[in-house]
Amino acid sequence: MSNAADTPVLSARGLRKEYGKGEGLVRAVDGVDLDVSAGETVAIMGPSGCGKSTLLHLLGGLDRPSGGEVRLNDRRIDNISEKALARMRRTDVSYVFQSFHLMEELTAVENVELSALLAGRPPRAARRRAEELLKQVGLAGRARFLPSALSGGQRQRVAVARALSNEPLVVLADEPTGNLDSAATLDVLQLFKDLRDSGQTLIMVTHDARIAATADRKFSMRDGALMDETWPTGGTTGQLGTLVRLED
Ligand SMILES: Nc1ncnc2c1ncn2[C@@H]1O[C@H](COP(=O)(O)OP(=O)(O)OP(=O)(O)O)[C@@H](O)[C@H]1O
Repeated sequence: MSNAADTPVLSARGLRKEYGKGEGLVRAVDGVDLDVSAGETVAIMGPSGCGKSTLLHLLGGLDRPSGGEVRLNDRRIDNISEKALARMRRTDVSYVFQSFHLMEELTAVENVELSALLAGRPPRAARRRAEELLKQVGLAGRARFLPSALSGGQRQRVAVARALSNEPLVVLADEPTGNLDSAATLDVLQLFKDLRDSGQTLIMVTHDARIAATADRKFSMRDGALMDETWPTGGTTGQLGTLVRLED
């Protein structure tokens, strides 16, 4: 599946994002070109403030660029209507954030099924998929727990299950282990290896070299520009549904 000749699932051309003006102008993303193929996992590393989160937001349609193009499955998403963008965010891309962003008043299984429901799945199918995904991330026994009753690592595993529940084209992860202790980091690290092996297209921003090492390709970012450090590689991809079970 990781084939440079494929039409990329996600691509960017001349992507720019500027904040402020005059002497206060910040070029957060400064002319990024990127092609990500189906099944590829990509890691972006770089110093604080170099533009990693801004780039991820532009790639996932959470923010609009100042210039350049973003294409998802060969369709421009940088200039589409707010309504089309909102639909695309519900169905085609998913996010895993450093601070989890779970709904605190919903149980683990409700958090996971919600994004499947928003993507248009019927309620029973959404619940079935949510339960299956929680099992795959090793949290079958915690499905009815509120996030406040889960550890940081367990919350992030719920967030990863949620990110998969709408079967997105691309998962975008922003510092997925940034808030975790080392034991929880190892659990989430295993989960990201499983994601890679399952053939899920994934772009992650991380300071953690161990997480970056799970990716097929690594980029480093400096002052808004992206440098490919590992091209070409042979990515390991497989079939969806092969997530290895973690212990509860
Ligand atoms: N809303 C905003 N308004 C003004 N400047 C911003 C805004 N968002 C980001 N920036 C600036 O853009 C640059 C890139 O920020 P970004 O958050 O993308 O960096 P980062 O590489 O993700 O940093 P970190 O690793 O610390 O999270 C920084 O100089 C930041 O101050």
